[in-house]
Amino acid sequence: CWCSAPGLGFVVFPSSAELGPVLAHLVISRAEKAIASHGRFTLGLSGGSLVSMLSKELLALPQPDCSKWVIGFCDERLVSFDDPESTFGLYKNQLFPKINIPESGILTIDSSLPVAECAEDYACKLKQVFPGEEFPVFDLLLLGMGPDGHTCSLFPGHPLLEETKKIVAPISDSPKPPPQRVTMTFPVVNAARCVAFVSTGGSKATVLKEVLEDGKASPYPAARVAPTSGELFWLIDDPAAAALTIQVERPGAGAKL
Ligand SMILES: O=C1O[C@H](COP(=O)(O)O)[C@@H](O)[C@H](O)[C@H]1O
Repeated sequence: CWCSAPGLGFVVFPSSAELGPVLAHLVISRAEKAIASHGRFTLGLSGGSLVSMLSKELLALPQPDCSKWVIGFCDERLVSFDDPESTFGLYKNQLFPKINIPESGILTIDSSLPVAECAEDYACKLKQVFPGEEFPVFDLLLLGMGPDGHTCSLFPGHPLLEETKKIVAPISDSPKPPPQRVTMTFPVVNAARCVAFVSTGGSKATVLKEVLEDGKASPYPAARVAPTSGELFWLIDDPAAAALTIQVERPGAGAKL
């Protein structure tokens, strides 16, 4: 591994074209590791720009055996699955039917429920899949960060940032549409064995500098992601990294995490 600090990496690529394959290899390598150690791979997906990049890059690799994969959503918008804002809907169009993951391995929200019940129902689904764990421990969570520093559906200044008990929370006043969503909380995010942020594009540059260089002193939700005992990677492209002054890794072609 070319990372200087084991388990923590700020990794910068010229563009999404170089970042994408490394992301896909990270997913496959953590899947192999998880299945070898405890018989299944639990993966939490985010929406936004991640969907098309991850779908394209995973499908470009030799087909993994996904029969032991369990996929959840780090956050989800409360809209029907055929709405273009539905994160599950997007993965259903772009990825899921093309990999051999059983339908029972995909943990979706019930979008017909009111938002508070939807969050409870989704929390119950997670608890069934992670019995006996106070907070589910995912093998890998893939996160995005908005230009306002939000991650999952945890927005700057929102009371949900302080949630310590629930594993999934409802939000009905999301500043980014659609307003009704459900989201994993920080205790779940920070319990994961590995968290990887994917952050691309110049609109993220200013906030990314504050998140990575000021850490917890920064007001941005993304800065609160610090897995208790897991790995944390930031996969960034050059436009997003433009303002950074900290030391970053710039891997060559074919690098793997
Ligand atoms: O609304 C959302 O935004 C974030 C960030 O999306 P991006 O397009 O700026 O990468 C995403 O991670 C989250 O899942 C989504 O609901």
